Amino acid sequence: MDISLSHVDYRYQANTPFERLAIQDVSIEIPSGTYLAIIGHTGSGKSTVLQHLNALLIPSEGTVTIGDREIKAHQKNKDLRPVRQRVGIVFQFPEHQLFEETVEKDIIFGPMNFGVSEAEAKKRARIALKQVGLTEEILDKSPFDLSGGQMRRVAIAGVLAMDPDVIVLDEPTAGLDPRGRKEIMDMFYALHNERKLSTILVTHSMEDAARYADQIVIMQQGKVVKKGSPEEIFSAPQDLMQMGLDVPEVVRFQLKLEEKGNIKLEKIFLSIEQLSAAVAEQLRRGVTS
Ligand SMILES: Nc1ncnc2c1ncn2[C@@H]1O[C@H](COP(=O)(O)OP(=O)(O)OP(=O)(O)O)[C@@H](O)[C@H]1O
Repeated sequence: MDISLSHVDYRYQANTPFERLAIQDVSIEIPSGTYLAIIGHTGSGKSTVLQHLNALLIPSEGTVTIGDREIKAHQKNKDLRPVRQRVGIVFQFPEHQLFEETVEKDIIFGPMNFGVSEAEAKKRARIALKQVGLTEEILDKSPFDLSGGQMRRVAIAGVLAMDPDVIVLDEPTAGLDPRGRKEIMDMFYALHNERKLSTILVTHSMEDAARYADQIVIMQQGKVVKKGSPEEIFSAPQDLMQMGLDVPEVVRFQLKLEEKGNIKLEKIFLSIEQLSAAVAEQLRRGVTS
């Protein structure tokens, strides 16, 4: 399912003395099957964009298109439930939303809330549990008897059990240790690859964006200031530095030249020191040796 934002503005508390223009003239295209990362400092508008992707927020100006639904400012946007069902959002610290007595009840809550039968929801719960790397013995346990990492996986399974076409991840690894972070990110990448699940990752980590995404959008003060493939974005690390982005972490990024008729860039991981000015220049010009 394709999603796009076209010239979207969003104002919190519109028409009050507290009105705040959070995003301005944001246009982003997310064709079906894309892995898109949205990066930016705190307050740059990432979460506001994210909430437009499944119509939790309705634009103040502009149009959001989700599959065949157009959601616009100044019109009645009726019955958005089917849209919300197709775009699953994993919010920050999703385990805080666990509340049922057992893992199984927590996972089936979402699908049943959207009208899926109990039998089907239970079937999906088992599939989702496997997808997040947990086994069925856990189904009868209380979510509160699990480790933090397991709780997060259960919460993610609850979103996957909705069988979404698109999954939106808001800092999904916040608070996890490096190993846990990698496991979760690799898991989402596998889902993206195997199920061709469109994935939208909101992150502060340039490294994760470089490693996993096909497309990167950089936001600053409510606006999209740069977008492109990781190769395009990281070919000019100076621009990122000027934006105050954490380049040493960011550009532990790798570029390898691969000969296949024409030469293609492939992501590998190098340190910034290795990304010499000469290579950066070649990449900028699309020239290879
Ligand atoms: N409910 C709200 N009411 C008023 N202003 C808000 C509200 N939510 C966010 N804002 C403001 O909108 C702007 C964009 O916020 P947003 O949460 O989208 O940024 P963000 O990039 O997701 O930040 P973070 O990385 O901290 O999550 C900020 O200036 C923020 O203060």
